[in-house]
Amino acid sequence: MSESTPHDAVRIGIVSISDRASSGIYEDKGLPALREWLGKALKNPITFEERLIPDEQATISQALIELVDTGCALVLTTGGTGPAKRDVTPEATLAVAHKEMPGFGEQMRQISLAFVPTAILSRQVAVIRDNCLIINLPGQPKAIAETLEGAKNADGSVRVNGIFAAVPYCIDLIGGPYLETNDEVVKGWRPKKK
Ligand SMILES: Nc1ncnc2c1ncn2[C@@H]1O[C@H](COP(=O)(O)OP(=O)(O)OP(=O)(O)O)[C@@H](O)[C@H]1O
Ligand SMILES: Nc1nc2c(c(=O)[nH]1)N[C@H]1C(S)=C(S)[C@@H](COP(=O)(O)O)O[C@H]1N2
Repeated sequence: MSESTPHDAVRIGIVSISDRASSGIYEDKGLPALREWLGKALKNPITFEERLIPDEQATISQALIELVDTGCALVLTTGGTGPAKRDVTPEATLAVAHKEMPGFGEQMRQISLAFVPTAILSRQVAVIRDNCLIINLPGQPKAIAETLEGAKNADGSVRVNGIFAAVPYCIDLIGGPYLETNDEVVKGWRPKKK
């Protein structure tokens, strides 16, 4: 680590999965929301690898494999986690998994209940493939900040922890770069060294 770059560089894959946004029927708001939130939450310099793709299982799995192979330490997807026929993001993600990380999905559904009663309709999963953590987020663009950051009280104190609090330490454990968060957005948590 040099003095001019005090934080590790990180490559992050962001994947927006939407039939309508990928075919131009509506403007994609997923990739901009992911870029914006990660840019303010992390102190690390980020290189984004972006994909805007339809809800096709093989296309999604292929995109995830490519992003892992290009050296992404983290891949976030948005969209396609619900119960509708075309929603296949969790299946595509599990198909490329080396390990499942069920705690992320469990916590995201808990967090989302603080925002919408339909939170339980998201089948979102998180997995490890090689040295990369892949996490599904729901497709509503506002769900990106909600699940990553959690819910705050009016005075700014944390009501429900966002899942991103656990991401830096998870990436430590799989041999990735040392991620540092801007604590006013989300506070990454690591156990004290013994
Ligand atoms: N990439 C996106 N950009 C903007 N809005 C989105 C995007 N993805 C989803 N949304 C919004 O969130 C809603 C729920 O997302 P979901 O992933 O279930 O999409 P969908 O209804 O299956 O349709 P599509 O795949 O064509 O976006 C959408 O109906 C749309 O209003
Ligand atoms: N935080 C948050 N989670 C949410 C939502 C939301 O608006 N905010 N929408 C819910 C709804 S309405 C659905 S159908 C599921 C699945 O959404 P997806 O198919 O867009 O991924 O996510 C749920 N989880």
